[in-house]
Amino acid sequence: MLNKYARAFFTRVLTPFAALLLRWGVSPDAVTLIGTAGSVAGALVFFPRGEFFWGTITITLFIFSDLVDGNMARQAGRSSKWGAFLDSTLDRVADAAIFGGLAMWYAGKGDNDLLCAVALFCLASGQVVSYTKARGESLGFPVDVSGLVERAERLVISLVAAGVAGLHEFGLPYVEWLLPFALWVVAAGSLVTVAQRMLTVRREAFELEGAGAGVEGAEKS
Ligand SMILES: CCCCCCCC/C=C\CCCCCCCC(=O)OC[C@H](COP(=O)(O)OP(=O)(O)OC[C@H]1O[C@@H](n2ccc(N)nc2=O)[C@H](O)[C@@H]1O)OC(=O)CCCCCCC/C=C\CCCCCCCC
Ligand SMILES: O=P([O-])([O-])O[C@@H]1[C@@H](O)[C@H](O)[C@@H](O)[C@H](O)[C@@H]1O
Ligand SMILES: [Mg+2]
Ligand SMILES: [Mg+2]
Repeated sequence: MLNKYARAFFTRVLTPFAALLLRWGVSPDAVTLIGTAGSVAGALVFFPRGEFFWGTITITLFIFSDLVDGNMARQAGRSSKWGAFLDSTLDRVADAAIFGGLAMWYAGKGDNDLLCAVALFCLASGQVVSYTKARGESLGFPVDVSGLVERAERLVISLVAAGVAGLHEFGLPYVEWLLPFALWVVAAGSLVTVAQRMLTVRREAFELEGAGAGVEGAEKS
């Protein structure tokens, strides 16, 4: 949903910044790499210590690189399959660090086995959501579905909740529950999304096979 409705807005806002980086000679790949490194560092330095506010601010500053890298590539006419591969692969790394960092907090000082498991479920299910699309497309199916909770939703729900819950460190009362609530929402939403995508690929596979197209060649990939 965000990918559909918010992307145009962020493209407009970020285009001048992306153009400036290109003028400075920065490459889209460098932005992808630095953005991932910053997001991973923010998640793994701050979240395991329960410093959700500063973790969220750091991650937010770097994670927008994921919108800037593609913008730069398109402006420069340098969109490439390598760039698409690098972008998607490093998205998985950043996501693992974010939910892994939250799981580390609950496994340690946060001392809550159930929420640790929910955070790990968010990590794993988010990766499976992405895999369903990547594998379906590699087999030649359109995978014509986004689903309930795409990456942008997973991140916005989790980061807004973590950032506001983090204000508890500064004395704001009644906000700590937001993070656990968001983790449950992301976990449930990701599960639904996996099911939506699997059912879509199943339908597309039956339609293609019914039409005699088959996927024999693609199965080897
Ligand atoms: C301190 C600052 C606070 C700021 C607060 C701001 C609040 C913001 C609120 C909401 C944010 C909403 C974000 C919406 C995202 C829009 C939807 C979207 O586009 O999602 C997908 C994208 C990027 O996807 P992708 O990487 O696939 O697209 P690209 O455009 O990059 O194109 C890919 C193609 O480009 C080519 N290519 C790429 C790279 C490369 N090296 N070479 C290439 O050739 C190639 O062809 C590729 O195929 O974005 C995301 O998924 C990121 C989502 C960002 C989510 C932001 C989360 C932050 C939200 C809230 C933080 C709140 C902090 C609250 C603090 C509380 C304090 C009280
Ligand atoms: O499938 P999903 O994880 O919700 O969202 C995906 C991103 O995580 C991936 O990195 C990107 O390349 C895809 O175009 C898609 O946006
Ligand atoms: Mg990107
Ligand atoms: Mg990306």
